[in-house]
Amino acid sequence: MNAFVYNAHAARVVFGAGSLQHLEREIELLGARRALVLSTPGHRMQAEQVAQHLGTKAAGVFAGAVMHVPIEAAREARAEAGRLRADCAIALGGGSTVGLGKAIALESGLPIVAIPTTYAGSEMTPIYGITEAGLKKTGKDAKVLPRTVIYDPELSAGLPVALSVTSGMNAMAHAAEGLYAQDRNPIMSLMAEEGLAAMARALPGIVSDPADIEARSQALYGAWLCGTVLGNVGMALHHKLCHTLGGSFNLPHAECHTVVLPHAVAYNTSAAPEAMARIARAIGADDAAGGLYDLARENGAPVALRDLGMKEADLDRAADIAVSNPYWNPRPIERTAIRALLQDAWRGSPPPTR
Ligand SMILES: NC(=O)C1=CN([C@@H]2O[C@H](COP(=O)(O)OP(=O)(O)OC[C@H]3O[C@@H](n4cnc5c(N)ncnc54)[C@H](O)[C@@H]3O)[C@@H](O)[C@H]2O)C=CC1
Ligand SMILES: O=C(O)/C=C\C(=O)CC(=O)O
Repeated sequence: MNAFVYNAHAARVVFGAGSLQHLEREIELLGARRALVLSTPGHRMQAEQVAQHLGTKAAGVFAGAVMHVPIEAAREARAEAGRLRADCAIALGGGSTVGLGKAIALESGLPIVAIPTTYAGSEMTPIYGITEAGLKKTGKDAKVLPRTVIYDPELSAGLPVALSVTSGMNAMAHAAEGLYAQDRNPIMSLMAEEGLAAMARALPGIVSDPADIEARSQALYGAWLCGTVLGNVGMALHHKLCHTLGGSFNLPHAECHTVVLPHAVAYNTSAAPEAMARIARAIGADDAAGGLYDLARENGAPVALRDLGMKEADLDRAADIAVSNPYWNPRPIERTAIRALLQDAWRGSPPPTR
């Protein structure tokens, strides 16, 4: 076994159908009295219901979360938290809403209670992202890690099937890259394998019955484990490609992860054989990259960047950006091979066995 450093991040998790009922207790445990409830505009009604339920413990609702946290939204939310004298923020929603909570915490240190309704996994990481003047910057700060996470599968029962599948694949990408991360460790690898297996079990169940609470529970459990892996060990080529395609070409986050993952894994196949064996075992496939591609396609997810609005003419520029300041990767980053990977992903062909 290689030497490693294991640095646990503490977050309290309350898990199970109906666990939203414990929100007031969880706020009290944080010593907070005035919670600002955050959501996207589309989730405003649910956020208002939560605020109403909290009564005097709610300072108000800010329903302005936007994907990739534009600085303007972060400034507005920070000002609203100050104006309402909030001493805690509740992020009710997906990665965008959790991201907005993180932007508030980054400046003020306000504790965050996250109530995830997608499978992005952001609630388990100290990673934040803020977009300013068209450029997305990411960073790590322990202050932004939510203090409490409430996983209530009933809240994700209405997540559309298409987004459920792509969001689940977003979580799986964290675990897959965690298995070949430079700073991987045996504990995170266990979580990664279990997270991949839980998500691979959950997605077909959600597709056949979106209201299946057991499948929704498995998916949230998987998201928790995969998010924890992302929060503890490094990202590699796959995340770099997705941050390039999302940040510079505005491709939708979860869908982009879904399309790119099999190709990034194929790129790394020869350099990380043990990780590949663990990914394949977890998802019940013979081959990691091919198994991830089949999982996406069989569950109705997009497999081609061209179907997400990516222009073929932009692939050269995407390759240039992706190879500049690369994240550490088990296989050296070669521009020609990355350009070929992007072509395959654009076309939607099955990942080659490399
Ligand atoms: N910092 C980190 O560790 C991570 C950050 N992220 C960030 O999170 C963002 C993407 O988050 P996602 O969760 O993919 O999307 P999202 O939070 O933008 O949600 C997508 C859409 O689904 C809606 N929605 C959410 N939950 C729903 C539900 N249960 N029922 C019906 N509609 C629902 C939202 O209102 C929104 O319109 C990106 O900005 C990404 O960079 C993602 C993963 C990890
Ligand atoms: O790509 C991901 O799913 C992981 C990290 C981020 O999205 C970074 C962020 O913008 O918060």
